[in-house]
Amino acid sequence: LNVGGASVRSMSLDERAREVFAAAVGAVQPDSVVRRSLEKSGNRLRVAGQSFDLRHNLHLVGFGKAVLGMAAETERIVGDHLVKGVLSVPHGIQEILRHHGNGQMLLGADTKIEVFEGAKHNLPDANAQKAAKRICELANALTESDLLLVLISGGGSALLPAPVPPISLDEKQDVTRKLAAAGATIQELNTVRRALSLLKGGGLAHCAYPAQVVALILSDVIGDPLDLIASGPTVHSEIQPEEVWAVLERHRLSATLPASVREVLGKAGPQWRRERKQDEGVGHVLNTVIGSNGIALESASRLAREIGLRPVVLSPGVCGDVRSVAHLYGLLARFACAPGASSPDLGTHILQLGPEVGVESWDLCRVMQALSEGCGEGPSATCLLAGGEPTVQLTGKGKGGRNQELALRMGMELSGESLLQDVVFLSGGTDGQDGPTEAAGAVIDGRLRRDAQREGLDPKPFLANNDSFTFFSQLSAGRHLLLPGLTGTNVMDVHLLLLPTSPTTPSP
Ligand SMILES: Nc1ncnc2c1ncn2[C@@H]1O[C@H](COP(=O)(O)OP(=O)(O)OP(=O)(O)O)[C@@H](O)[C@H]1O
Ligand SMILES: O=C(O)[C@H](O)CO
Repeated sequence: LNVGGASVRSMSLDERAREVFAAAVGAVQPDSVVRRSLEKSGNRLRVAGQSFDLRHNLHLVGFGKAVLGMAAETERIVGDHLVKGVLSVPHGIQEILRHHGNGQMLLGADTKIEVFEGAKHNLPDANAQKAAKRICELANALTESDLLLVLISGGGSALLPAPVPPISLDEKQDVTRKLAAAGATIQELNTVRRALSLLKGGGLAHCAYPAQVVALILSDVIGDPLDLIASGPTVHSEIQPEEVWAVLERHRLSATLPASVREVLGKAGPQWRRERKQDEGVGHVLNTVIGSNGIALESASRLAREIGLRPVVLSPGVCGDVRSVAHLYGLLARFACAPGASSPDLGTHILQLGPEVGVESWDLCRVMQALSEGCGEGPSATCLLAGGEPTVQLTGKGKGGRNQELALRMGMELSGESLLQDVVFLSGGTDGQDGPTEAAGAVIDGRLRRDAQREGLDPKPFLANNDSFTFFSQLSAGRHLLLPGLTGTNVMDVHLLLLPTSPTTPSP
């Protein structure tokens, strides 16, 4: 077998880790997820086991960082059945995609889809509001015989602002920014956004009623919760004012809220919720997740097997502080590489720490079982796959991202134990960008600290200053950085731990 031109046998574990990461990203490219989920045969469109009539009655809207590529592929598939479309996409994205030669992610010259770029710095702005208005108008004009395809991906919340009157865009932006700065989780943030919006929390599906709505969703939230991804514009959610107030109070924002926000929260959401027609059930809406971290891990796992690794999927829901995540992976590496020698406390410690970072006990037990079986004959290494979105507590002023910081912390975890020197770890953002850096993440092995020392670098001060990008740029001329460029998709991060099944003799 040849992968990327190299024979598998001659590939190092570092190279294999990079190939597995590329397979994870490749599986959730906007065009491939749409190709896999939409099937047109004659005048029928099949999606998620359901079939819809195409009679030049198809309309399309989309919002999020990946929907341009999704829309381009949809238009190629449905052809002239598409009547009209409106997209709200990040500022500058068309130019970036053109510049990177990503032609398949761009709309054709004769497209029927109108594109609005907005939401600079991932905050709702006037351009995104204009797009939201157009999307709303398109949906409102639909009839029973129309079909509305809704393309949704991460970043969709900021790209579809429609504040409930009398809330102004500035006021909504202010609340969102303050919540994010206070460290609110995406679940908390979107609980508030839903309550303040005409389109989120099912508002868009309501506008399109009685047309049939089919939403294709590329998930960037752990657990793929339909009501939270891009704040669920096609998922009817009841607003619980107490829940919204609890979030605002937790982040000490309730006392400084604008009067307009108080007024809207006092009425339990926008008027449409209260006047929703009795017959407007959820039957006219089909929501389907077509790309997710779990799907990326499955595909990565298939490639890992093809290139001679033994794949074991841990979880697509890793979250929590990068320090704890690195510690858990360090414990798992020790458990795998010295099974005979590992103390019973190691298993207990793993079971205690896992749930703190979003990994369920049964997944830990299953994985520990698989790791302890992996020490005999067979593939040269086990490839433990996980994904999610850990967090970094920013205390320093350096340049880095959560993936590079996790990789550097893993380097520290693995260094110092000769049995772990051949273990390889990769952490990468599937969007190709880790924090404000040009790298997606980094790949390290258990020799990191020794190599750094040889080059006169000490990782500790870099970690203390959240300066992981500078560290990896200086170490071995940047050889450890993962640099795929912007990928045009986003299903959070992927972590790969490559554990040689028979560790080599420790070098002196
Ligand atoms: N110097 C740094 N070191 C480590 N992490 C950092 C640093 N600067 C920013 N970050 C982290 O980067 C993240 C922001 O970057 P990014 O835009 O890639 O993530 P995001 O907002 O979650 O977007 P997406 O969901 O599109 O990946 C935050 O989690 C932040 O804590
Ligand atoms: O847009 C959003 O709300 C986030 O990216 C989560 O989907």
